Amino acid sequence: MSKKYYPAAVKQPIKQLQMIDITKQFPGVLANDHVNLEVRAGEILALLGENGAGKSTLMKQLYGLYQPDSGRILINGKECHFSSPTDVIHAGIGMIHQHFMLVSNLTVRENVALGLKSSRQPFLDLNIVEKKMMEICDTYNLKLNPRAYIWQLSVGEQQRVEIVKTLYRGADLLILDEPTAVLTPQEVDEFFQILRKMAQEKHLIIFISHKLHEVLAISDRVTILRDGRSVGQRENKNLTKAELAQMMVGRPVVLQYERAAPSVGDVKLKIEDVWVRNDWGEDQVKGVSLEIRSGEILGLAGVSGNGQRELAEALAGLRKCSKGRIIIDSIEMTKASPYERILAGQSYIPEERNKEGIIREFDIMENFILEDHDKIPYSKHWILNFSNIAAATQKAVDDFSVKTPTLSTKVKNLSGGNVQKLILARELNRNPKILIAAQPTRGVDIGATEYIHRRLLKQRSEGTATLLISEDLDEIRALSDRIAVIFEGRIIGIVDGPTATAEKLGLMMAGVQEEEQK
Ligand SMILES: Nc1ncnc2c1ncn2[C@@H]1O[C@H](COP(=O)(O)OP(=O)(O)OP(=O)(O)O)[C@@H](O)[C@H]1O
Repeated sequence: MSKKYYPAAVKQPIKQLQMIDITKQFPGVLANDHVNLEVRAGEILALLGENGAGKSTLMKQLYGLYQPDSGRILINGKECHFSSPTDVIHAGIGMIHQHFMLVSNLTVRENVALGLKSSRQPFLDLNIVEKKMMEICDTYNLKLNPRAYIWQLSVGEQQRVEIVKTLYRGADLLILDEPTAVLTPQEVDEFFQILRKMAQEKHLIIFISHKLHEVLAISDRVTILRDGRSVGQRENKNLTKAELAQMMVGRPVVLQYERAAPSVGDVKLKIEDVWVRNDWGEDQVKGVSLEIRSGEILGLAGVSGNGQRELAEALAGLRKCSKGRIIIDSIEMTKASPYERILAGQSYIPEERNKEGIIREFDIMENFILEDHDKIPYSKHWILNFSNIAAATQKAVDDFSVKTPTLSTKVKNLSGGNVQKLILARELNRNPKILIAAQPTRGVDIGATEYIHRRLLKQRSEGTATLLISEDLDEIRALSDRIAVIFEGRIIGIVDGPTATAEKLGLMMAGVQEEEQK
């Protein structure tokens, strides 16, 4: 029987959270198997694990979205049962999701006020909200203009609004799910200062991340899940990336790659003065020109929202170009459909994998042969060959370590990182001449990232021309032969990949040209 935790009026500050022996079973998957986790006031706990290890499932039980099959959740030593996120918010727990839940045409203070109730007056006084909000901002050094509209803010500022919203509602414990995925290196530094300040103010923080250097930089302790079980609780003292990776994956992971010098050939993809509009009809890509040769990886670095998505969608044929030309293998394909581009040898790994890359109600095999179902070996004379489909899908699932109970599991039941691995497996399986890869390892664990990077380098050595769009500077620097930086829809510079530093790229991503940095 679920009962509510203490009402807001008598809420006690959280000093300790314990999750003890938590078990959660889904059909065919034991997502959490007697998992233990503890975090105390003033502490930053990193929760690590491969894709599908059970991190989100564990946090969803803490946040009242799922009920554990067995096990206990204790706050300050007292057992509690949460039946909804409202109970959880009242208890002082807040969650900052990867995708912000803000209304873009409202102001910052209006967003903070959304859903709040006034205790005395019929209407909430926005000036009172603003005053309290600014007190929170001062305490945690959060720089925000309360009257600015959300659409005017950078991604980092929007994240600050989410943090203020959560603190405003009295959260002592904050769950942060891959919070740095969308930030520039400079924004990550600022964000870490905010986290440290929150820890100093005796908040409890659970930080989920696949980026090991960040985990080492920010956490006090690390809890590691593997295959649904807790395999380690370690103080962050003398820990190394290699140890963490080994604990997560269960084998040593190579974190640096040898890259042969590129052996470039003809231009495979030519982008000539391309202009693309966003969903509101404004120019978002403003005259981009790039050339990518066979055997070359061109990295496109930039803070999200600077035109990368629109450019990638235009290249995939999902969005019209308002001006300019796209030439694939010397043939103009500016107006070609997505399918015509696939036939021309182009593969596309989309950034929004749940919207563009996959049909969530279809199973793994069906998704694996999407767009290729009418081709040999999957079908002949319009008759599907199920054993060939199953064999090819099984190989891809094994190669990319897609964690799934069966090949006929619906994709909506896979963890986020496993969906991404499946799309990559499908797109690389075509052996493309041109690959547009948008954020290929975002949300993907270290073991799979290693595999994906090796596959991208293998494709490169086999002559694929790759446009690698990524906000992860380590990834861009590790893989790219040249790096173009996009800022406000324009390419502000192209630099040599192997010698580019994170600082130089970070500044260019903030709009400072290479010459101005000297
Ligand atoms: N609603 C569901 N129905 C069936 N299976 C599920 C459901 N939610 C999660 N699973 C399965 O439970 C396992 C754990 O998934 P979970 O999302 O917790 O992993 P994760 O560690 O958060 O992974 P990622 O890093 O990819 O986000 C996976 O095998 C997943 O396929």
